[in-house]
Order: sequence, then C-alpha cells, then structure tokens
Amino acid sequence: MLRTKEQYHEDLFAMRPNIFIGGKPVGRDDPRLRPGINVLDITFDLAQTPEWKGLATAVSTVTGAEINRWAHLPQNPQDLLQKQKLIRLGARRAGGCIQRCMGHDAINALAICTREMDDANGTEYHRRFLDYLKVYHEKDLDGCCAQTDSKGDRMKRPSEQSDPDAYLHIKEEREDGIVVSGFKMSITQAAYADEIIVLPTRALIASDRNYAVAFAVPGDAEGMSLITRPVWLRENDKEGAAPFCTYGVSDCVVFFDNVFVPKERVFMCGEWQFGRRLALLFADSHRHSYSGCKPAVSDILCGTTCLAAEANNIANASHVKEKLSEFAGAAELAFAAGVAAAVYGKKTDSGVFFPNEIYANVGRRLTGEMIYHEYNILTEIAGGISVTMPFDEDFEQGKNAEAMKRFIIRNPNLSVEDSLKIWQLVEHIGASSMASWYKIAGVHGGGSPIMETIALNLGYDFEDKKRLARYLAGIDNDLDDSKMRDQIAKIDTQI
Ligand SMILES: Cc1cc2nc3c(=O)[nH]c(=O)nc-3n(C[C@H](O)[C@H](O)[C@H](O)COP(=O)(O)OP(=O)(O)OC[C@H]3O[C@@H](n4cnc5c(N)ncnc54)[C@H](O)[C@@H]3O)c2cc1C
Repeated sequence: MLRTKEQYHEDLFAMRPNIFIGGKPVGRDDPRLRPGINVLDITFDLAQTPEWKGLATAVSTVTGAEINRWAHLPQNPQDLLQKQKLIRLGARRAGGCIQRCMGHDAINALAICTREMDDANGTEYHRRFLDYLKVYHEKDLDGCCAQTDSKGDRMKRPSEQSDPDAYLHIKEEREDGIVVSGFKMSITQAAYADEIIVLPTRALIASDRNYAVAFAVPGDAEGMSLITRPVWLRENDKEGAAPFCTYGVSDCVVFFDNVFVPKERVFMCGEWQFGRRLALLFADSHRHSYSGCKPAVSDILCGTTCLAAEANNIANASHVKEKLSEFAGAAELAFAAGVAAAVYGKKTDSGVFFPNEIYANVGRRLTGEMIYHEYNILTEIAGGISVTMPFDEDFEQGKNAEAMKRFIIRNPNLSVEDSLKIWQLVEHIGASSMASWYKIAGVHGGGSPIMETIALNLGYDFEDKKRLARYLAGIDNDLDDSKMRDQIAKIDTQI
C-alpha cells in the first residue's frame, strides 16, 4: 500500500497526544509542527507521481508489493543509487533535509544486525524484525530513528552515569516484553512519525548490558513524551509565502518513562557485543544517505549565491566564478563518494546490500568540513544585507515604502519584486534559524566529525599503502596487487 499524504495526516492526527512544546501539551495538528509535516508530504507525493515510480518506490522484499523506497531494504548497488538520487531530489524540493533517511537507515541496520545476532547466538530477532517490517510495508509507515542518547558525562560509560536515564536502558525483562527508561535527544521528525525506531548509540561492554537494546514503538506509546523543538521561518510563513518559508523541521527529546515494549517489537535485548556493530551499521548507512542530501544543500546554497551575484551585478567577476566552482566541487564530490559507496558496497548475509564504509565516511567528512565554508561563500558574495535588511512590511506600507523599492534595486535589469525576493531568500537561506539548523546538522548529523575519523582509522587499509611505499623505496622486491585485482573483479560482477 502507498498512503497518500491525506491518509498519513489522518493517521497522524488520530494519535494519542504526547507532544510538548514550551512545557505545554499539544496535538500533532499544532501549526508549529506543520512545516515539518509539509516536508514529509513531499515524500508521500513523490511515491504517488507516475514519473517518479521506480525511484520513489520499490518492490518489497517481504510482501512483493509496491512500497515507498524509504521502507525498502536495498538489494543491490542500483537500490543504493536510487536511494541517493531520491534523497537529492526530495531535499532540493524541501529546501533541505527530507527527514526520511534516518528511518530508512535504521531498518537497514536492524535487518543486517538481527541476522548476525541470530547466527552468533541462535536468537530469533531476524524473524521478529521481518514480521515487524511486513506490517511496516503493508501500512506504508514512516519511522524516525532514535539513536542519540542524552549521554550525560561524556567521559563516563552508560553504566557509570549518576543518572541511569542518561542512556536509554532496560529496566525490566518480562515474558511478554521489556520495560525501558531514559532520554534520547535531537530526534528529527519524531513528533510526526508513525514509529520510533530505537538503536544503541555506541560500543558497549559487559557492564553496559542493559543499555544494549533496540526496538520499535508507535510514536504515541504509553509512557513516552516528545519534548519538541520546531524550527521554521515563523515570521515569514504567511499566506503566499515563498516555498522555502513553508518547510521546516522538528527535533525531540524523547523521554521514555517506564515504557513497555512488547516482545515482538524487541530486536536486541542485552547483546552488548553487538552494540558497536548496530550503532555503526546505522551510522555508515546514514553517512551514505548524506551523499544524497548534502549535494542538495550545496545545490541550494549555490543557486542562492548565483542569484545574489546576479542581484549585485557581479556575476561575471572572476572571484565570483572561482568561488561558485567550489560549490560544484563540494556537491559533486560528495555525490560521487555516494556512487562509489554504492558500487563498491557488499551483500550482507541478511540479503541487504550495504554501502562501502570508506566511501560513505570520506564523503560525509568532506561535506561536514565544507559546510561553514559554503555558507561563507554565500556571505562573501551577498554582502551584509542578509542580516541588515529591513522587515518585509517596510517595503509594503508606510511613508518610506516607495523609497525602499528604489533602495532594494542594485542590478537595473532586475525588477523590484525579483530583487526583493532574492534578498529575502538570501536572508532565509543564509542568516535565519533554519540556516543555523543546517549548519549544525551539517557538522553533527550522522555523528560528530571525530566519528568519521574513527571509522576511517578502523576501516582504511593503511598497511596496503605502507607496502606500496616499501616497494617504491626498494625495501621490498615485490608489490602485491592481488587485493586490487580481487576488488576489480568483484566490481565487474556487481555493475
Ligand atoms: C540537526 C540535528 C539532527 C539530528 N537528528 C538525529 C536523529 O534523527 N536521530 C538521532 O539519533 N540523532 C540525531 N542527531 C544527533 C547527532 O547524531 C549527534 O548530535 C551527534 O552524534 C553528536 O552527538 P552530541 O550532539 O551528543 O555531541 P557529543 O557527542 O557530546 O559531541 C560533542 C563533542 O564532545 C566530544 N566527545 C564526546 N564524547 C567524548 C569522549 N568520550 N571523549 C572525548 N571526546 C568526546 C565529541 O568528539 C565532540 O567534539 C541530530 C543532530 C543534529 C544536530
């Protein structure tokens, strides 16, 4: 089944109210959540649009029916490439984060890890997970991923924290399920997701056993509160507003206060040895998703900078051209890393095709390092107007309105209306609450930069490079190329 956005709204607004904004309970129809819901609507619309069938949709591996691609388990490189393209397409339309990839990455991580836990321990998590996924596909559900714990004192392990709720944990194990408590934080779209998919956030040791827990609960599960921070251009989303002003996002602190999770929805319960594996499977899949969304953010920044250059009538200046080319480098290198991660990925025992971790991490690290630089290019080309421009009303009413219409023109070839719209966009993209959200998401979303460094130090074959240098230095007589040959042969069969 493919839900329409109207069906999604109907299901959403029927949920038990457990959202809190500013200390007050609100329904999911609260207007402050609407800008985020508008983004989700794009994902439902794309799946209904004939020209995007096959990109926005896929065939379920569990039901055989047509499903939204966000719920699909990739089976081959093509599926990963389709996901990457879908993210770039959706994110361009939403003016940024499309918000569906975290749920997608979580179900992939669970599909792989549940199978590996079962193979190692004889558990039955994989069957449980596939039963859950069947319903997820049949009902066309949308899940967010709650991985990040509030973490308390960063220098202490989960089991060493003075407040055990700093990391979500199992409080009680029963015949029919588990009871969990704790805080997850920065959870995007939880306030308007059907399901919250919970994963551990880090590597664990034996004493952290109760923190090794993964499960899914409906967004309105009993005992769970979503303390929500919506972000959007609240002063600019009036009637007839530009598209960018109608989209936004919400992030939640998810407080689990003795929440009961039925056994059939529990996918890890105490297997601390797999904590790191599950956390990394999500993170690496998510870093691959960034190779779709970050190029879209670069596209938006690049386009806005082009318009600012045009409005300043400096589009042909050589330093402008040089700076614009940096956007192309950031967007397309990140995209290329995603393509390489898909092509060089591997089939896991679960059947899920997983992106190559090295390419996923180098792409994500590049975009994380570039993000403030890209905003700086926009600022340099636009000048200071993004933070000093008078309010919209000053151009519409009052004694100076006509004078302000002359004031806003810099390039005589542009109309008053277009000049004003360009500088308003520059402000919204470059100097608003949304802009700050995108900058910080660009650094920390998918894990802080140090996490990519750790992943690369773990996975990159430095010994291979050392052997090469030893051969070139004349220390070793032979150069062993067999690994490269095997890799080339593998790629030939995959593409
Ligand atoms: C906009 C946005 C959206 C997000 N959406 C989601 C989401 O949907 N789901 C989700 O699960 N998460 C989400 N996140 C969370 C994101 O994954 C985290 O922000 C990221 O992993 C960093 O964690 P943190 O914010 O707790 O920072 P910290 O981990 O506290 O990092 C802060 C600094 O402390 C350092 N540090 C931390 N621990 C140690 C240590 N033990 N030793 C030495 N140094 C240390 C780090 O290297 C870093 O420099 C989102 C974040 C943002 C900003």
